[in-house]
Amino acid sequence: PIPPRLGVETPHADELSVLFNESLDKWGIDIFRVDQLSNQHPLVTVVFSIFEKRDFLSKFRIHPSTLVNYFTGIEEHYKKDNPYHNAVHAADVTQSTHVLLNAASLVNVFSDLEILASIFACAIHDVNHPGVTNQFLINTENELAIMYNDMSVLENHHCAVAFKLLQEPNCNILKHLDDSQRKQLRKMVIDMVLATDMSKHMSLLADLKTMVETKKVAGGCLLKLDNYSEKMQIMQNMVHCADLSNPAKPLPLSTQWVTRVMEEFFNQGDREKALGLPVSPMCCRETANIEKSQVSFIDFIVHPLWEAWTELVHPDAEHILSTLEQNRDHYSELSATREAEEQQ
Ligand SMILES: COc1ccc(/C=N/OC[C@H](O)CN2C[C@@H](C)O[C@@H](C)C2)cc1OC1CCCC1
Ligand SMILES: [Mg+2]
Ligand SMILES: [Zn+2]
Repeated sequence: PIPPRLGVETPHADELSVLFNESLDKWGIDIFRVDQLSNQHPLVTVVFSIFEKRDFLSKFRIHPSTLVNYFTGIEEHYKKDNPYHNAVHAADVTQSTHVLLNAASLVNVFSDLEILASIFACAIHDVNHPGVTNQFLINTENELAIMYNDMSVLENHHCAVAFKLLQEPNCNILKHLDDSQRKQLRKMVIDMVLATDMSKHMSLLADLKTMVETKKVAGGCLLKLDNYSEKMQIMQNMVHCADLSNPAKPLPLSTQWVTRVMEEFFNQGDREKALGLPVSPMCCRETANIEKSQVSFIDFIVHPLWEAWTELVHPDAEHILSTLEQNRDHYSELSATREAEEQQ
């Protein structure tokens, strides 16, 4: 059976293909609308459309139904009742990276295999996420923390689940890659997914800034990447940028992500309270200051990262950085008004 156009059965196929024709390559596509129009299969349809647009089905000899089978399996392993870490987030990060890869200064930097690895890594990067943080799994001695010895517990799990699913019948999208390509792709995907562990953020960013500085000083073309490690640093930061891109999206999208992530954090806080554990930062629904938390998240984590990325791919990400700065000021003003109201 040939799979449906766009990879999913939906009564809104025409509307969805119009949306993709207009915005699949654009920063700020309404991914929540993609979720609705795709009959709640946002990941399958985003991956299918990106693979078609990049001609990956023929380049890597992937049968359409194998692609649909595998990413339907992946999508089913994203927990639907996670407010944040669900298949819509995976689709969002995947489509965001697809856009970042199209930056003029990144043209001809990555091979097809490296691009395939990046898109694949995004699609699977949070698969089977339990809706709680690494710290929670460690504190509760969850079987996953025992399995992975408290080291990047979630990120190791996401990788393992994704590669195990490849072995299901009619799911091996890598079947027609040669052994060397498959080994390279597996290593690149693991390197990128493990780098989405937030505890790696500071070192990842420090290395990116060093590379940008040394490349600039050398006067050479910023993106002449000499070896695997330099190229992988760029790919890791690209996926990490996409993973932390919510505050850099148009405000109507960004606010929906804030609501979702706070609900997930508050659910964790409720569970910590019930277990008599200390409640994690920003996870207490009684005391959290949502706008203030977003301002510090942007000031200390998201803006420094996007500033470095914007310099690396100058001038292709300027509009993203300015959206981030506008959104930051919006949350800051909101937080000030809320504080003033609370004073009265
Ligand atoms: C749209 O807003 C967000 C979008 C993504 C994320 C992703 N966070 O990292 C995922 C992991 O859970 C790691 N965190 C656990 C948390 C308890 O501590 C963090 C320092 C690390 C956070 C967002 O806002 C957050 C920060 C400020 C208000 C809530
Ligand atoms: Mg993650
Ligand atoms: Zn993520």
